[in-house]
Amino acid sequence: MNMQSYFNDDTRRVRSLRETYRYLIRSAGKQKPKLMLGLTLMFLSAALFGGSIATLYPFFLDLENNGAFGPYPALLTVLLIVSIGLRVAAEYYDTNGYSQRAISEWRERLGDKLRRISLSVLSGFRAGELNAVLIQSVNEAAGYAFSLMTMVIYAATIPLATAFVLLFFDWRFSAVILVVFPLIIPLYLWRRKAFRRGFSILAEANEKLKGEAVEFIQGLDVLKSTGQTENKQNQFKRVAADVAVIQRIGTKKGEYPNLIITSATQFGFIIMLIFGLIWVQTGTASWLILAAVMVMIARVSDALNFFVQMSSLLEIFVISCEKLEKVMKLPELTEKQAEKMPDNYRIRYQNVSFGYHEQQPILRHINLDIVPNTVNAFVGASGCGKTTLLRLLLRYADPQQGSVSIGGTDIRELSQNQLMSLISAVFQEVYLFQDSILNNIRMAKPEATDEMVIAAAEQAQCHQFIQALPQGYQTQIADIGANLSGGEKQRIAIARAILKDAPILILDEPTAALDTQNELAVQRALEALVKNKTILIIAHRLSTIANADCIYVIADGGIAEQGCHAQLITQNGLYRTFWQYQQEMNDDN
Ligand SMILES: Nc1ncnc2c1ncn2[C@@H]1O[C@H](COP(=O)(O)OP(=O)(O)OP(=O)(O)O)[C@@H](O)[C@H]1O
Repeated sequence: MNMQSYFNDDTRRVRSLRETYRYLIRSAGKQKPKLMLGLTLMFLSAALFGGSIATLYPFFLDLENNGAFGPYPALLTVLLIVSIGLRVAAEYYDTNGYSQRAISEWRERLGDKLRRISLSVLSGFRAGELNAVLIQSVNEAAGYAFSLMTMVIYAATIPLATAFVLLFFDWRFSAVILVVFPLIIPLYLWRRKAFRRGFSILAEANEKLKGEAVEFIQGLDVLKSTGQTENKQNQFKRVAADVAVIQRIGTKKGEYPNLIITSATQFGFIIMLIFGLIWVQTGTASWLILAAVMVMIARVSDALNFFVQMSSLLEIFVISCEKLEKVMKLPELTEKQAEKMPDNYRIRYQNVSFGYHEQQPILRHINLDIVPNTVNAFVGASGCGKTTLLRLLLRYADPQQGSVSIGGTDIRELSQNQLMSLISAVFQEVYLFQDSILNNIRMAKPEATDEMVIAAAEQAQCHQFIQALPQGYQTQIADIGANLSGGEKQRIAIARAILKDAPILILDEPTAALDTQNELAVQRALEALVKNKTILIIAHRLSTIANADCIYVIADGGIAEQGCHAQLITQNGLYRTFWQYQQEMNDDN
């Protein structure tokens, strides 16, 4: 929990406007052509709006000189209607769900990416960090892009278009707009820096708060039993109070620059008024014209003020895009597609060395030769690397040295699907998806019929307890998830493995956390599963693997001993010590 966030470095650098623009375009992904079309329509709408308000000048001039409305009210109305029409058309990007499509494409891309990242890389992330990227960052990046660009286009185009059209009638007013209003650009850039810093600090504090919250909730049982609830609660309160303080300071700090920039636009308004009054005084402009120009300036200021108020969203957007970019740049496991699948299931580890962090090897120079259709058990002290060793076969990560092969094919030559079709795994922790029980089992073999799923559940000793649930196999995990016992979840995992019927089976302490009754049921389920398969099993209780064809004792990153129970017990080694220790424990009980 004290790990540094993967994303925190480099989060305080303000991105240039060009980089920000590139993020905006990239965040639309495949929807980019639609986004560009929407933005072009928005630009035309803003230009026509700016132009239409500029026609107030000749309209008022006509009124003053000729005492008649002339053609300008009609022109103004037409331009306004077309501008509104274009804006409505441009909004199709959001209303037709293109930003939603961009969001879901990003999630797909990230999901695909995460699938290809090794576990050793993923373990560098803090709890909940990737979750936040998939949900919040994607929403902010792909969901905000169109609205943000619309805001920028309006703020830039309306003043320019107004000044441009005004140029044809009175260059002096046009010049004041072009000189005074761009002055907010340096102010805005100064404010961006403050915002960027503020948001980064807030994001870090929020992440810490999330981490504390997850730890507090997940660890509530332990905290209660150790009487530490109050301590942890106080720690949680302290972090929450820090976030509140940062938020308060951030709001306050953001308010001042906001006020200054908003005042700058008001200031522009006053400068225009002063110049206008001078020109009225000197007889080079009339009151009516001044009134028309002030109406225009009010509209121009509105667009700029809106931009100033909302531009902090641009920083949130950039921070989210940076997170997406970082995840997309993570190194991937190479993925190939073998032309021919292995025709036997002999598993070989050749000179395998691996560590989650390269400088801390967990396994060193491991050599294993596992004969098909045999039961192979892995034992050793907690943390010696048993799970890691078997995870290498699932390609949770690639070894830094050496190779793992099945039937003579290096597993790096197989695609993920090819490899997974050869292996089933049952771990101590069983994850059930928010779906029906039926589909939770079927996911092991999506094409399986209901009857096949039920047959697998029967063999896995699940059928009885599933039928007793309110909607039987259609019961949703969301409705009963917490009510399933560890043993019941294990049996669902075994049903999955039975249904999948892969030739290689990994069992990582499937009965370790179960009571005797559940253990017996799971043992019976396992008996149905293990026939005619190559089994790799991790077990703490040696009595459960005494019949294995080969037992490997892992210690100090290597295979310290190997052989069947009878052979190992005659050696005066680690296995014999473990065995005697467990026998004594059993006798004491
Ligand atoms: N995802 C990970 N990232 C970093 N280190 C890890 C990761 N998973 C395990 N480790 C570390 O690698 C070492 C070996 O862990 P592993 O789970 O393989 O041991 P084990 O023998 O299966 O332990 P146990 O019997 O307690 O389950 C431990 O020191 C563990 O802390």
